[in-house]
Amino acid sequence: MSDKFDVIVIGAGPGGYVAAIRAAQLGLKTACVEKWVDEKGGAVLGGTCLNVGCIPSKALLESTHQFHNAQHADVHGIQVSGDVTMDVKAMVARKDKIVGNLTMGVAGLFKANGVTLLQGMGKLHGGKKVEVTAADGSSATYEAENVILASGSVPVEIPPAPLTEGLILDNEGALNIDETPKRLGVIGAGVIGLEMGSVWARLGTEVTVLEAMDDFLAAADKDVAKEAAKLFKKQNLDIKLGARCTGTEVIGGKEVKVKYTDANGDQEIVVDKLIVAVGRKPQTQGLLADDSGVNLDERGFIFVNEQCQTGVPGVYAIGDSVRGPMLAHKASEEGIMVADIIAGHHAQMNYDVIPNIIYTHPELAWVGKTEQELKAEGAKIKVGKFPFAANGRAMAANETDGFVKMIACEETDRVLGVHIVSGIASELIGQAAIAMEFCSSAEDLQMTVFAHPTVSEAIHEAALAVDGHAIHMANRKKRK
Ligand SMILES: NC(=O)c1ccc[n+]([C@@H]2O[C@H](COP(=O)([O-])OP(=O)(O)OC[C@H]3O[C@@H](n4cnc5c(N)ncnc54)[C@H](O)[C@@H]3O)[C@@H](O)[C@H]2O)c1
Repeated sequence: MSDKFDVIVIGAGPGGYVAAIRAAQLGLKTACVEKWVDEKGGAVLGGTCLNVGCIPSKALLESTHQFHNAQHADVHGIQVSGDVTMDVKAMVARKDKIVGNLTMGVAGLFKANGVTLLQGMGKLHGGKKVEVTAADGSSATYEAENVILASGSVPVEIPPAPLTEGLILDNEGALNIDETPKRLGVIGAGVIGLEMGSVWARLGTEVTVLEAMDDFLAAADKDVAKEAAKLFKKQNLDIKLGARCTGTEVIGGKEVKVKYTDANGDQEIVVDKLIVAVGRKPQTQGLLADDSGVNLDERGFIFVNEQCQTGVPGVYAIGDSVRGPMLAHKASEEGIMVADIIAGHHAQMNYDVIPNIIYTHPELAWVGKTEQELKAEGAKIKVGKFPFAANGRAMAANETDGFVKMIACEETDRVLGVHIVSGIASELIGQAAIAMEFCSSAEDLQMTVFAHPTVSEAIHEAALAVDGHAIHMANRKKRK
């Protein structure tokens, strides 16, 4: 194998593998370095997202949602004789099969596109040389015209709750719990905490979530956070705000005492499993040799500009290891942008229109700015909100919780943010993202024909409501 490439990508997660495929499609001789190996020594492709993140968590969320629906099928007149039961081991095995198929799929795509896979830990040296050290310690050095660093992130660990096999778990361990715990503790009411808490609450586990901040879902629009808090309470997710974990103690090797402080002083709970989900940090350990020339910022992220260029010409960084939201789709889009730039195309990414989704039920999704952010900026805005309780298709689907909230500029009518709580918010938000990418006004959406009966009509109605013209509800606003 020749040791010179046009592009070497370090990391085969959703940032790295997408960048490698795009670069190869554009005719560039491309290699992708991945250190993750399975128990047989085979390369594990797809990174956190495919293996221990987005995909496996969605498999568990889907299985437990189906279980919940089966338990409540009587709303449709369906009678289930006997108890509906869940075989947790079968659920976990199904999840593993989906993950296996997808990671094999990435290997197939590398082959089909002519991407060379280099197995081992990649380290960038000066002169765009990449040293790859295999699991057996052997190493080889390759040269590239361009290097894309896509090393991802790792979970933050906190001293009061050190990971303990089978008891105190990070996101990876949380995905492999193979029997329903009676009591589950979760530290952090963020994305992972809420998603994994939902999985087990649906199976009957008593779930307590400890959140250090006083505000619930501080990054979300306040209307979304308020609605979500109300609905999660009904789902037996006990979310304690202003509750900071101060220590843990494993009792008898089978349960965990979790100590925390809140407004009332020192507290404790005892749980069978504890999931720590307090955020992630960039993974850069061992990635950069002293002479690489690449700098980190004050928070440990690889320092890049808007086009993901580091300070070294021809060296780029993308995904969780650089500034911006830690989201797979953001990483993939950065990968495509960088591959295009390397191939000499004009490319840029719109960081203002990146959808955020929390896959609870209902799902919480938003794109653009919140009402609070816009007001803090002094923007003049108009807001339209439409509830699913007034949408016929949502009623037919027994999915009447939630709403669509649209925010537009008072002066230009441009849509600035869309916030959705819905059983299928993750799918609906794509419509808002497309509209915003094309700089849509609320009027553009008002004049668009939405099919009836669909849940999407709530987007149309929210756009109409921006000007007090919603049809299927009484408008609070004065019509112009
Ligand atoms: N659906 C998705 O898009 C998805 C799913 C999973 C993960 N992710 C990404 O993975 C990353 C990690 O997710 P996450 O849920 O771990 O992080 P997060 O940042 O979403 O939430 C962590 C929460 O933990 C709280 N916290 C921190 N220290 C605490 C302490 N000592 N005691 C109690 N609470 C504490 C924080 O205030 C915060 O609310 C996020 O960046 C997220 O975007 C995304």
